[in-house]
Amino acid sequence: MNHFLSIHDVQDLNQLITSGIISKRNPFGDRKLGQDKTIGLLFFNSSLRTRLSTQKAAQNLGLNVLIMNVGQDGWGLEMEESLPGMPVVMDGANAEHVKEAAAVIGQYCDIIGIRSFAKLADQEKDYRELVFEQFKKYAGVPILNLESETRHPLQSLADCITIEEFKVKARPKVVLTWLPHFKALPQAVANSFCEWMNRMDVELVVTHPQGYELAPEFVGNAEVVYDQDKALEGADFVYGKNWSSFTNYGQVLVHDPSWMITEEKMARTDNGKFMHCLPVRRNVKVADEVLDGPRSLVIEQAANREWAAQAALKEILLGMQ
Ligand SMILES: CCC[C@H](NC(C)=O)C(=O)O
Ligand SMILES: NC(=O)OP(=O)(O)O
Repeated sequence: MNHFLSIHDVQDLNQLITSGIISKRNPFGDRKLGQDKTIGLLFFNSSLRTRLSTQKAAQNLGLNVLIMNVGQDGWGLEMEESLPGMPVVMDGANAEHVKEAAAVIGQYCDIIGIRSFAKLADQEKDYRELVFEQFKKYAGVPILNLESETRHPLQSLADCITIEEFKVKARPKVVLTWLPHFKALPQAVANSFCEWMNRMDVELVVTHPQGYELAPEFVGNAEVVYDQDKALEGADFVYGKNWSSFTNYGQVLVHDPSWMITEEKMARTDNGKFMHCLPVRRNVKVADEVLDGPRSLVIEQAANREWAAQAALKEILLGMQ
C-alpha cells in the first residue's frame, strides 16, 4: 500500500519536486489518472490551505472529492483498542470506534487524506501517531497525511518546490527559526521541514531558545544555534515557525518578542527570502514590513501546496495501477 505519510515514503525527492513543477505548468495533464476514483479528506482540525489545495489538486487529476470535519460532522471516534482482559468500554463521548469508521470510509473512498494534530498532552501518544496507525490498519486504502501529530509532508514538499524555484545558489543556507506565540502549537511543521531539508542539498541551520530542541530523528544533520542573530547571518531562506517544547512536552517556555522576524533581522541575511507555512499572526511572529515586502514568499509557497498535493496524489494513483 503506497501511503504518503512522510519523507520515508519518497524514493526520489528530486523526481517528486519535478513532478510538482510539471503539474504547475500543465495542471490537467494527468486528469484521467483519477477518473472514476474518490478521495475522502478527513479533518480533525481546522484548515484553509490544505483543504482547498488538496481538493483542487484531486480535481485536477479527475478524482471525486468527499470532505468531512470528522469531529463536527461525524461521530466522535474512539481510537484506543481493547487489550486482552482490558476491553475499551465506549461509555464516554465517542459514539463510534475507528475500526468501523475507517473500514466504512475505506468502502467509499479509494484514497483517504487525514489531518489530525498533536494534542500536546502526552508525547508518547502523539508521537506514535495513533490516528494514522489506526486508519492505516483498518481503512484498507492509501492514506495521505494532511498534517499528523508529528509531520506535515505536503507542506514540506511545497517548501522544497519553492526553494528550488527561488534559490540563486547551488547550495543555499536555509534557516528554520522558532517564532514567538502565546499558545502551544505542534512540532509537526518544524519536524517535517527539517526531515525534508536533510534530504535537500542545502545548509540547514535551526535556531530556537534553549528548551525548544526538536526530536533528534527530525533534526538530523542540521546545525542548532541558540543565537538567532548569529544563525541569520548570510541566510538565503528564513523559514519562520512557532512550536511548543518537545522536551517539556507541549509547554510554552519562552515569551520573548525579540524572536519576531523584522526587516532589521532580515538585513543580516544574504538578501534572504522569508517563508512561513501560514496561517501567521502578524506582528507577533513576523512584522508587517517583512510580510508586505519583497522578501516574502509566503503566497508563492502557499500556491505550491496545490502542486505538492498533485505530485503526491499522482504517486499514490500510479501505485494503484
Ligand atoms: C499549518 C500549521 C498548522 C498549525 N497551526 C496552527 C495555528 O494551529 C501548526 O502549527 O501545526
Ligand atoms: N499551511 C497549512 O497547512 O495551512 P492550513 O492549516 O490552512 O491548511
